[in-house]
Amino acid sequence: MKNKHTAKVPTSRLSRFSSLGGLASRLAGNVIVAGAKKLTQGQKPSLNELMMTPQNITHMTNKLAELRGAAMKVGQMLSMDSGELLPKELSDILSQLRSDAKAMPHKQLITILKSNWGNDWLDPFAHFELSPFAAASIGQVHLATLSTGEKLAIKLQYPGIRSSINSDIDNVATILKLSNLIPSNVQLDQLLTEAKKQLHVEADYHSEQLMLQRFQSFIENGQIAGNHFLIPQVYPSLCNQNILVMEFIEGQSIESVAALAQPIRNEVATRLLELFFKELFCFKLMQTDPNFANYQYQNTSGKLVLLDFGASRTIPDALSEQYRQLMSACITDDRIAMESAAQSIGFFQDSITATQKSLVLDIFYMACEPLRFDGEYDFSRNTLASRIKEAGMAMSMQSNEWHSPPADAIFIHRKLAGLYLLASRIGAKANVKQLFENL
Ligand SMILES: Nc1ncnc2c1ncn2[C@@H]1O[C@H](COP(=O)(O)OP(=O)(O)OP(=O)(O)O)[C@@H](O)[C@H]1O
Repeated sequence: MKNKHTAKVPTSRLSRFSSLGGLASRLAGNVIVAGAKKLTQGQKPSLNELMMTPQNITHMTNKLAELRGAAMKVGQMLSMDSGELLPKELSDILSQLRSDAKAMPHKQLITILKSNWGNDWLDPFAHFELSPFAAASIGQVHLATLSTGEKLAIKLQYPGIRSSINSDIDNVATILKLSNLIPSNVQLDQLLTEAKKQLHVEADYHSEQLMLQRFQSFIENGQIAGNHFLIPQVYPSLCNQNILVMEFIEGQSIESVAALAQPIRNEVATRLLELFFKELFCFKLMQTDPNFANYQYQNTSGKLVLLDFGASRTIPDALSEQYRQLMSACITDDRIAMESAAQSIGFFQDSITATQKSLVLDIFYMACEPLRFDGEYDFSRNTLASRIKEAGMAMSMQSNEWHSPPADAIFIHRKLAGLYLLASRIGAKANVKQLFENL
């Protein structure tokens, strides 16, 4: 099968890279044409204006789509680092990549299945759906049924991903630099290093399997309430670095909870925030990707389905303790203790000015607003997520010297910000103070 919804994933490093030269000359060509047009009309265009023609945006999106996993990861890191500062064109391109995944052609898929499971790969299955039902960032997800009747979700990684991560990320960086879309105060190199590291972790489905099993064990030993949460079981004998075989769990989108009764909305947000605190302070292991697609709500059981443990990170003991101190200090408005906790987390470098320091502390204070509130904090009435973003923007405008906080901290903040956004999207109220105090 080959149609507009399928595309052979280029495996060799050379084929993933060679088309870039073509892109650069095409972009340059369009810039010259558009520039000449404007000049003949008596206008003096800026380079940025010339780069961002619809034609160039299309070319760039197509190139980034070929490097989808790497492009999505760099995009994620960029938006974590600079929040709303990303130019709209770039955010649009990146969100298009998320939704525009192309499936592998059947022939390529079967070759991969054979090379992983052998020629008799189909034997354990009563049925294997060749067309994926969902896209993963560096793979695709298939539905299958075992001969025993168990329904499976099988996440299959695109070929050649692991060996090309570093060069793919460098290629994405080249495209983004060519596009002139990166804000000048973003320290791209540091971010690229982090993106490479994170993508190497996420491209190892065996380590995702181990993370899933660890979270599963939290349910088994009662640390995560099994009457509220569902986490897919894994089938280790069918798993490897390229394939993650899980129990298929039926669920509705988490955003659909917004249409349910208020107590259900509150319960969902409360459980997710409670899980966040447990991850940070008890398990010292956090699933750091709060993408809404990673949470589902199962109408029939009223349970929350947790998916995608590829981005799980171990939280060092010291960091967990420093966050406890920071949050406690924010609750009591103890500025000195806040400063000392933030310092030990690694937020302030020597070059930071007193004004910058104060802005950072203001943001922490703001982010802990729900923890200070007595009773149920109404996320739907509060513009907390956007206020935090605005403050972050104002801060990064202050100086080009602003350095990025440590990676662990960025991931923790991103998770909390994602949960606030989710709570607000589903119109929930939650007694966050009580959750924090009850830990
Ligand atoms: N066990 C499962 N049961 C049902 N659906 C699943 C299961 N696992 C994954 N899916 C579906 O596949 C999608 C992609 O899976 P997953 O989030 O694990 O991939 P990913 O590569 O981490 O994606 P991304 O990085 O884009 O979030 C999920 O959003 C969900 O729709």
